[in-house]
Amino acid sequence: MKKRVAVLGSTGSIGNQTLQVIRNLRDSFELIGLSGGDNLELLVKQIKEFRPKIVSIKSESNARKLKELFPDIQVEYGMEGLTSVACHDDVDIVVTALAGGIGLVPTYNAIKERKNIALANKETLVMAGNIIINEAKNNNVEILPVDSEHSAIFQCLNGNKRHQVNRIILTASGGPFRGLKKKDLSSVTPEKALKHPNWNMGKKISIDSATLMNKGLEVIEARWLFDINYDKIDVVIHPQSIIHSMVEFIDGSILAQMGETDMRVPIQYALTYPDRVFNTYHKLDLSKRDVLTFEQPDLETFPCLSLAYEAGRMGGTMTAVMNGANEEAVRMFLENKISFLEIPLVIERVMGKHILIKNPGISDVLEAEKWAKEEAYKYKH
Ligand SMILES: NC(=O)C1=CN([C@@H]2O[C@H](COP(=O)(O)OP(=O)(O)OC[C@H]3O[C@@H](n4cnc5c(N)ncnc54)[C@H](OP(=O)(O)O)[C@@H]3O)[C@@H](O)[C@H]2O)C=CC1
Ligand SMILES: CC(=O)[C@@H](O)[C@H](O)COP(=O)(O)O
Ligand SMILES: [Mn+2]
Repeated sequence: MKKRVAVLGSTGSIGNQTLQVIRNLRDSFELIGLSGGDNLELLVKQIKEFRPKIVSIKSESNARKLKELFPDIQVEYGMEGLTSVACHDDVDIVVTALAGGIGLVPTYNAIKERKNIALANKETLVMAGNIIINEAKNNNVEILPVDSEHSAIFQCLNGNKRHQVNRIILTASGGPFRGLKKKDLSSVTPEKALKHPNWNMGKKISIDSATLMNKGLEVIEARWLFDINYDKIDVVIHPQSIIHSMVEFIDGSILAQMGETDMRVPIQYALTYPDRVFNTYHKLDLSKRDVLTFEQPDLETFPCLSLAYEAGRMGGTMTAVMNGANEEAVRMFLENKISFLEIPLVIERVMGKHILIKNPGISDVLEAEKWAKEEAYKYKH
């Protein structure tokens, strides 16, 4: 029987690559739902190719245009539209490929409707990891990692006993500014920050990689996905991004998962799990890779990683606050309103003002995120 898929954020980097995977495995998957933000043209192309049952787009005006073009397809818009796509009766698994905190609510609602989740939107777990994981357990829902590091860890853990894990080692490329110091970074432009050395990704995650916040978000994502303490999650810089992450066991053995920098591989694994399926994607040839290197992260130059550990250890609403402040700071940096070095300053200031709620519900989390964005905005206004 075909697995029935909805893709939230189908017009983005992960969304597009998900559709490539599905296109290559048409006998195994049926596409039920798609969603886009501002890119109406691409969404129209995707609808023509895949003929989904339901689509959603960000604005009501674009939804009206889609309704005219596709009268036989259910068209929705806004946050409710995202939830309708994720929760459609015919959907078995939802690929969450939205960028940022907007991914939380539709993912939470999909879990309540017992949809399995192929999770790319790490911000969901950063904001509300405890709530999401408990809700998934209560509803017997699988959360399958798409993020390359977490897919690697998931694969390394497979067949091993959790209590025999000593630590998780997340690899980080170091981003486009690896090796530089604060004095070199005061006037870097968004264009330079967007140039990731190894991966071609959306804007928000590309800036997060440049500040090392992406790795901070991934530390928190790993804490919840693998139910492991922050003390047992390490980060190592591996500039080649060939080893996607590692797990060290109590006997000192380290298992690593390797591959080319191609997100279609972890996307495919999340969708076909527990099976592995043949594909024609370019395979890693280690004889053509002369060096794999490792170094410690430079926390003085890139303090976002430490801020994420701090927020994670504080728990409660602090991670949602950190995430909201970061999202707003990244937006202001991309609009040339603040400098690259101000991104961690904004986040630190907002975290410092927050009054923590220790055991938040979903509405506390959303309120904390909203507050954090407003506080971050005040930094320059
Ligand atoms: N790209 C990658 O290789 C990786 C990404 N991830 C994670 O996956 C997630 C997606 O990243 P990525 O694909 O790079 O991001 P992109 O920016 O490329 O794509 C984001 C998607 O979300 C849609 N979107 C954005 N805002 C809204 C909104 N308000 N309402 C409805 N839709 C919206 C966009 O629509 P539109 O474009 O039409 O405006 C687009 O489809 C992130 O959480 C990221 O951290 C994790 C590992 C690797
Ligand atoms: C492809 C992927 O999973 C990204 O999260 C990637 O890892 C970002 O690279 P950094 O290691 O530079 O954050
Ligand atoms: Mn990653």
